[in-house]
Amino acid sequence: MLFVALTVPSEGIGRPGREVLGLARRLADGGAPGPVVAGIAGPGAAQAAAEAVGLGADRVVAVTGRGETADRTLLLRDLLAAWERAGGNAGWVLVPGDDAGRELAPRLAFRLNAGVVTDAVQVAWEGGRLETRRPVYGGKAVAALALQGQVGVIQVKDRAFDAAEPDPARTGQAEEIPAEGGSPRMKVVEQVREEVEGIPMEEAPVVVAGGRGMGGPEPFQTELNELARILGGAVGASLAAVDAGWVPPSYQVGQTGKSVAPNLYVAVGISGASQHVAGIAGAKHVVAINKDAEAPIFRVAELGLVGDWKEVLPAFIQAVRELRG
Ligand SMILES: Cc1cc2nc3c(=O)[nH]c(=O)nc-3n(C[C@H](O)[C@H](O)[C@H](O)COP(=O)(O)OP(=O)(O)OC[C@H]3O[C@@H](n4cnc5c(N)ncnc54)[C@H](O)[C@@H]3O)c2cc1C
Repeated sequence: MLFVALTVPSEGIGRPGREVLGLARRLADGGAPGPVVAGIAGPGAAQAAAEAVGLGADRVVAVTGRGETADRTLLLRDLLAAWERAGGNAGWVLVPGDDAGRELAPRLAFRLNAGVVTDAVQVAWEGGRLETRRPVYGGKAVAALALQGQVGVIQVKDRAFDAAEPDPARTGQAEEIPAEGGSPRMKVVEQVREEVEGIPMEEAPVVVAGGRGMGGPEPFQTELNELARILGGAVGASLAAVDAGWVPPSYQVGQTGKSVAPNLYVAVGISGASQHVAGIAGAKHVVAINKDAEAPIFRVAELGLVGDWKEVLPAFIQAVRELRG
């Protein structure tokens, strides 16, 4: 069994959930022992059951009636109940790379007495077992790990896998079981939503990011912003630019910032430290502008421009403007 452990808010299954459902479906279609069972907890569980079938689940166990709760211990309890209901004595538990998934994966592994791989960027069915890969040493190396035993937990890295597309023609079996017991030991006292102008960086098809080489906050407001605007994208930054106070922390891309997977990532004045590059593993195309021909960013860039951004970027922006009409 490939058991996809989801906690679903009232808005429905989000991108991280669709990514892990897509992965589970591809694994099952590629020979991994199925079925794909979605165990769903959270306030959106009942409504998400049909959605999960359309996204690739053969069977759904939705634990309903818990309502809104910030207490992940209760959600953990619900996911374990869904696992039991699904017959859970053997199989792989696949967990999304969102906040809840990152917290719940090791806790699920502990409760199931299973091994756990976190931040998996590759999962494949090979030689009768699930082979996984995850970045280690801040993205400087990749570890290959295979889980031993009857049960294993794999939490996937956010944006490392293609999200499942809904197929209304898919059929599957869905059942609901009531959430049992427990009173919340945590409550949300305040929620602060970040205000974003334009497209959020994580959703943008193009990210134009600047680093320490920009030399100050102004180019983020002018050149980088303008290039992002023409390309229909968003502006990002390295930690060095954030630490310098040139842009807010929400702009940070990398290991301790955001992971992005745009079609195009333009890195300007960014050296390409492994911790930065860890956040753009999912980018389809990388273009780098840097005055140092030896900068490590050129190792990951498909197209590299060696030069001072002050000379290169205005011409680059002009050329893009002309191409875009
Ligand atoms: C635990 C840990 C976590 C980290 N997490 C992150 C993270 O999430 N994200 C992140 O970004 N970093 C992270 N870092 C920091 C990371 O190691 C680097 O220090 C940082 O990414 C460097 O930022 P930078 O490339 O902007 O600056 P630098 O490394 O200083 O590079 C600046 C680049 O700009 C070029 N340049 C200078 N002037 C110009 C010019 N006029 N025109 C063109 N190019 C020019 C230079 O040649 C140089 O390559 C982390 C570090 C640690 C230890």
